[in-house]
Amino acid sequence: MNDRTSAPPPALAVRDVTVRFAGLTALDTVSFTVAPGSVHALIGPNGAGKSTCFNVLSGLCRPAAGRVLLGDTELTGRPPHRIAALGVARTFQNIVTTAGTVADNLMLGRHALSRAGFTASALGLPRARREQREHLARAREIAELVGLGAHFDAPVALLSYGDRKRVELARALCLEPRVLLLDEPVAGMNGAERARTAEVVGTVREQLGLSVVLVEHDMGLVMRLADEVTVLDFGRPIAHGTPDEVRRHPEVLRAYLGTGADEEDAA
Ligand SMILES: Nc1ncnc2c1ncn2[C@@H]1O[C@H](COP(=O)(O)OP(=O)(O)OP(=O)(O)O)[C@@H](O)[C@H]1O
Repeated sequence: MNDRTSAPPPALAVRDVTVRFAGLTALDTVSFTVAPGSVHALIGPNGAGKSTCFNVLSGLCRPAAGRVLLGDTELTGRPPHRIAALGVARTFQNIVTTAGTVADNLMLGRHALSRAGFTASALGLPRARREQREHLARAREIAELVGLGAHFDAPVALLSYGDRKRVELARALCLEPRVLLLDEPVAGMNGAERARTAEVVGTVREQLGLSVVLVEHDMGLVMRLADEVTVLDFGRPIAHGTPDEVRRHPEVLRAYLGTGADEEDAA
């Protein structure tokens, strides 16, 4: 069912990306590379341009200049569904749905991979039924991977906040991405839920061998999960490096002064 090869994902390269909103430069010639199979965190104070960068990577925002490449494949300017189909899936900061069961939400993620087509599915043709069964089985595996196996048939509205955020993660994984963009995966969670999600992200990365781009304000989580960190401030990259390197970087300390860059608030 997983159509992707088991080879490592291609590098995701952001090259000199600039985004302007009516005179405000939200991203100013930003470049960084997400190494195959790594967790790359994008951090910075409020308004630094992290969400804008995610929106460029996922196709919601077209840059005024610069390029985004997945291996040799140009992603710049492609619509979000094409970028998702090429292997870059994202989660959203705010939970997007409380409708349906966990299975329903995960099957929405599988829809993009469906080959049988709408008519064949609607007519219940054997090939379409078989494909549907295979998608459901894979969706269940993914639910189990993120710790939602026991809730597979439960309505999302009845789940805890942390579990609902993990439904969003599992939905993105159902696209079989090679690069997963996680937008504040632990926002609003309590300490136990944060620790659980950190563990799940580690498991997912290890077992599925994908690259992860993480935007997160929780520095404890970033320090724990990231292999590499890019720090943005006012739309400009001010530091790159390992978590240990960036936490001691004078520019980073200055940008975060008073906002607790050294906080280790994840469990
Ligand atoms: N659609 C838009 N129109 C105008 N300005 C925007 C738009 N989106 C973002 N901005 C501005 O661009 C800058 C970068 O915003 P962005 O949301 O990318 O920052 P961020 O680092 O994600 O912030 P936060 O941590 O608060 O989510 C900010 O000054 C913001 O006000």
